Order: sequence, then structure tokens, then C-alpha cells
Amino acid sequence: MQPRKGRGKLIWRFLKGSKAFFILSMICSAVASLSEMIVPQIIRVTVDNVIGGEPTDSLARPVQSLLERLGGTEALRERMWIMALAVLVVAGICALARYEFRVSNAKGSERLVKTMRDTLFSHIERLPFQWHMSNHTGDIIQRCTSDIETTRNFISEQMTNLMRIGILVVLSLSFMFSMNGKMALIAMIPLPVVIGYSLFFHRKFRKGFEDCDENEGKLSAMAQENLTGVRVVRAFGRERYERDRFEKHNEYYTSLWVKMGRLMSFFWSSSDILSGLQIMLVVVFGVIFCLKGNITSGEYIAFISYNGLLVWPVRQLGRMISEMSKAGVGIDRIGYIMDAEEEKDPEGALKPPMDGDICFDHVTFAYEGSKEMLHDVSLTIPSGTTLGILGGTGSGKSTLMYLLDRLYPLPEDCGKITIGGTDISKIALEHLRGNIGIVLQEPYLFSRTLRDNLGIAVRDLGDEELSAAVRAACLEETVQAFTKGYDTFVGERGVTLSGGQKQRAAIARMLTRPTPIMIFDDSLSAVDTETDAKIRGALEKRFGSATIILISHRITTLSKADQVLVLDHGKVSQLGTPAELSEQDGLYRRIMEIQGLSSDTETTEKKEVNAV
Ligand SMILES: Nc1ncnc2c1ncn2[C@@H]1O[C@H](COP(=O)(O)OP(=O)(O)OP(=O)(O)O)[C@@H](O)[C@H]1O
Repeated sequence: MQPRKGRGKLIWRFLKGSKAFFILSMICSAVASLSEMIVPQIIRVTVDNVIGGEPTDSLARPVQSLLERLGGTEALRERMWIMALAVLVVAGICALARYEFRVSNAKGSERLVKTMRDTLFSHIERLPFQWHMSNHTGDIIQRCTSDIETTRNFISEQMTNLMRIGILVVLSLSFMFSMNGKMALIAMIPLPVVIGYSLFFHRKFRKGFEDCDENEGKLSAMAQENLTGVRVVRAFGRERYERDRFEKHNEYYTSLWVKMGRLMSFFWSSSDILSGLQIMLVVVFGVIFCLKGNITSGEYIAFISYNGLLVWPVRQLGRMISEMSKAGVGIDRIGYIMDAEEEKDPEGALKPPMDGDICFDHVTFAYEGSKEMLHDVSLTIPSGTTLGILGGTGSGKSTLMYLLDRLYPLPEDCGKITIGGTDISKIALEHLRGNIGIVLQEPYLFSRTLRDNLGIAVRDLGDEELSAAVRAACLEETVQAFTKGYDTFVGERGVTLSGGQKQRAAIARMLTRPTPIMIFDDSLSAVDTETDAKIRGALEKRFGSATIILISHRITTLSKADQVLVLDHGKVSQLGTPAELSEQDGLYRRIMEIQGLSSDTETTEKKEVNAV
């Protein structure tokens, strides 16, 4: 993965609301660093001027006047506690600044994480269905959790550290140069080597972190898939296979981190040697310079202290660079989500009445990277009528509905879909989807109570509307049978409900918000024929004016439709009233005949449709 452009812009966007905290924390960090720099100067003055009796001429003017105000070096020798107190006061200021640094840094980083989570979540919510279909949920979750954490660490720790390192390096070198230029240059000689060495490793770390993150995403996706598909795993006795698969990948993932650990250990140990050499140079040359009288004992002590303060950041530079590599990868992975384009309405999006005729005009469609699934589909569904759709597995029935709901955009030159004469690509998405009720083939319920699930489409759903929807979906008896009624918790994805109960709950949920267009994508497959008929009867009675599209493999369900579309491998094979189709030689009649002879179970029906 190439480093992403505009990382800074993305970070800046996430920093909204937390900048002030980080600025304050940086100021405090600067104050603390400055205080650290003053202590060696106090020690130097104490050793050279107060104890050693050296003249104060070489000291800076403000230091000289401060010493005079304190009674001069002679008097201070008698009152050494003043020097000790000075060290204590500076250390106190340093401690206070560090405290405030940590507090404001914590406030800033928590706010930052909140902003990142909120921004990512609302962005993901607005991403097209297509994007969700082509990305692993586990991987997205990993990007929204551990990559956010890495980015937070980078901004709240590494960025402030970087500034602290900058201050420490600049100030240490300034103090060192002010005391002895040659010694300062000797201390600086190994620095370019250390920095170059760190940069060399930076590239290796980056690649390593990328691999680790990518594989962590795969591992999360695998775990997430297994957890949500636990029923399938158990039903097929695939536990061992899945465990082996997970362990194999986990082993590989662990080996990547071990490799990284080895690389980092090598880097740290070797950079330890480099910084040890640097310290040795300063100590040895410092002693020589001191013996030659080029520097005083106090300056030597101060030099060693400043060198310590200089070496620390330079050594940290390696860690910083490796952390920056990691953060860079994390930010790029978040950037991948943020770069995905949100669903947007076209300019001047329309909000026309949605109770007109629905027209599919020469619609052709292929999923990204797949072959054509729908070929030149044309039909009109007059307003207020019911269309039944019949077809084998994978014949494109659901795809046709996804296109109507614009879950997948219909590319230009692939025909058009209109409602009341208006091209749906020109209709505001919220308006379009708000007027199309759809019960998907696999009903999804949230792990909340039944009431919460049913009321998801309508804010403040009244009891009367709720009961009416539940009655129409033939779910009333089921609710009454639950000891907690509507307050029954349905478990993750509605696992505590049977297939038929889930389907009826999904239908009731749709009916709480009656819409002019209603789509039932094989939504009656898990209910018996009697309930199927009851639900259709209720729909007709309550929502007679709505345009209804019923996808089903059951002829009895389709037989009451105004017209039936038979799809065969994405092509219109038959279109007409059930009576007409029953007269024609084709798929509809063949299935009708088979179902007239067979038992009425959905599975059999599906098999039959596919077999024909
Ligand atoms: N997101 C997708 N990406 C690529 N291909 C897809 C995608 N969704 C569906 N398909 C393919 O498109 C074809 C039509 O699928 P669709 O779900 O519309 O069929 P269907 O007629 O509703 O089938 P069923 O009766 O089994 O529900 C299938 O071959 C399917 O594999």
C-alpha cells in the first residue's frame, strides 16, 4: 500500500474540538522541557561560581544580576540552601507543567477519539450498499478500533513528543554551544549516523506494520464471520475445520509480530551501541577538555547533563519513527474508509409523488467484476397493482429490486427505471427509499426488544399503529405467546425467533410505515400457505392502493397478482396475468403443475423451481 496523500488534512479534520487541548499540552510540555534545561545551569553556577569562586563575568547578564540580587556568590556559599531551593522550585514548575500536560493531553486525546469514531461511523452509515458488500465487516471494525487507537497514540503521544524532542535538541545544543563549541560539535558527530540509521529502519518497520495490520483485519473478519455464522458451523460440524483455519492464520499473524519484534530488538540494541558511543565520546573528550582547562568542572557536569537530554530524544527518534510508521499505516487504513465516496443525491434531486407507474426500461446490469446478471429487462407495473416475480435461484429477482431501491446504481446506458415517469436516478435517495418499503430475503433483526425492532422505521410509534402492523403480518399470536410480549429481547440477529417469526416481524416492521411501493423479497417463504394467504389478504385490505411486488417461488402466492414476471437467467421469459401464464407453455405452468402435485413446503418449491 502506497502512503496516502493528504494524511495531514485527515488528521486536521479529526482534530476538530481537541486542538486547544493539544496546544495547551504542547505549551506545558515546552515549559517542562525548559525547566529541565535550567537545572544543569543551576548546578554549573553552584559548582563553578558559588563553590569554586570563579568570576561571574562569563555568565549571561540576567544570571549575573540575579546572583547579585541574592547577595553575590560569597554570600550564597554561606547559604547553599538557596541553590538547593532554586533546584527544587524549578523541579516543582517542571512537575506542575508535566501534570497539566498529561491532563490536557488526556482531554484532547479522548475528544479526538470521540470525533474520529463519530466521523467514521456517520461516514460509514452514508457509504453505498455496494461498498459494504465489497468490504469485510471484521476488517472495517478493526479499522474503526485498533487503527483509531494507533492514530490516537500517534497524535497524543508521538506528536507532542516530537515537539518535546525538538525543544530538547535545540535547547541542549544551544546550551552546549554557548559553553564550548568544539565539545558541542563532538557531541553532534554521531547524530547524523543515528538519524540515518533510524530512517533506514523506518521503511522496514512500515512494511512490517502494514502486513501485521492487514492480517489482523483478516483475523478479525474470520472471527466475526465464525461468530455470526455459529449455527452453520455447528450444523455442519465444521468446528475443527474452522478452528484449524483460524489457528493457521493466527500462527501466521503471530509470526509476523515475532518478525517485527526481532527487527525492533535489533534496531534498539544496535542504536543503543551507537548512542553509547556518542556518550563515550562526550565523556572522554569532556575529561580531556577539562584537564586542559578548556572547560570548567561545572561546565563538564552541565555538558554531561545536556548530552543526556540530547541523547534521549535522539534515541527516541528511532522509536518515534517506528511508531510513526505504524501510525501512518493506521491513518492510511482509516483514510481508505474516509476516501470512499458517500451516497449523494444528484444536483436538484427531485421529490416527486411516488404513487405512479413503475417502469423498467431496457434494464441491463452487471455487478462490479461479474458478468451481466440482467439482460434488457423491460416491464411496467401500473400504480396500485401487484406484480409477482418468479424465477430460479440467481435469476436476478432480488437484483431487480436492489436497482429499484438504488442500493446499486444503474449505470448510464444500461436502461432506466422510472416511477411516475421520473427517472429514479434523479430522485432524492431519502425520498425514494422512504417511499419504498422492502422486506429483504434474509430478515435482519437487531439485538434489541421486539418493540424496538418493529418501531425502527417510525419515531414514537403509537400502540395502535404497532398492533395494526403486527396483526396484518399475522404476528399477533406470537407476541401474545411471549411472556414479555413486545418487550421480548430477540437476541443477536433475532436468533431467539423462528425463521417464520423473523419473516413476519420483518413484514410488521415494514408495515409500521406504509409506503406507496412495497417489496416482499421471498418474504413469505418461511410461513405456511394459510398464513401467507392471510398476510396477502390483510395487505390488500389495508394497503390496497399501494404498488406491491411479491417475489416468490410459491404459485399460490403469485396467483392473486395482477401480473407475473418470470425471469430466466436475468431475462424476461414470460410476462402476463397468472391466468394468461397458466395457459402458456412455460416455466410458470410447469411449476404450477409440479406444485399442484407436490407437498407445500418451501424447500420443495425452491428445488422445483430450480429443477425446471
Ligand atoms: N453483490 C454481488 N456481487 C456480485 N454478484 C452478485 C451480488 N449479489 C448477487 N450476485 C449474483 O447475481 C445473481 C442474481 O442474484 P439475485 O440475488 O438477484 O438472484 P435471485 O433471483 O434473487 O435468487 P434467489 O431466488 O436465490 O434469491 C446471482 O448469480 C448472484 O450470485
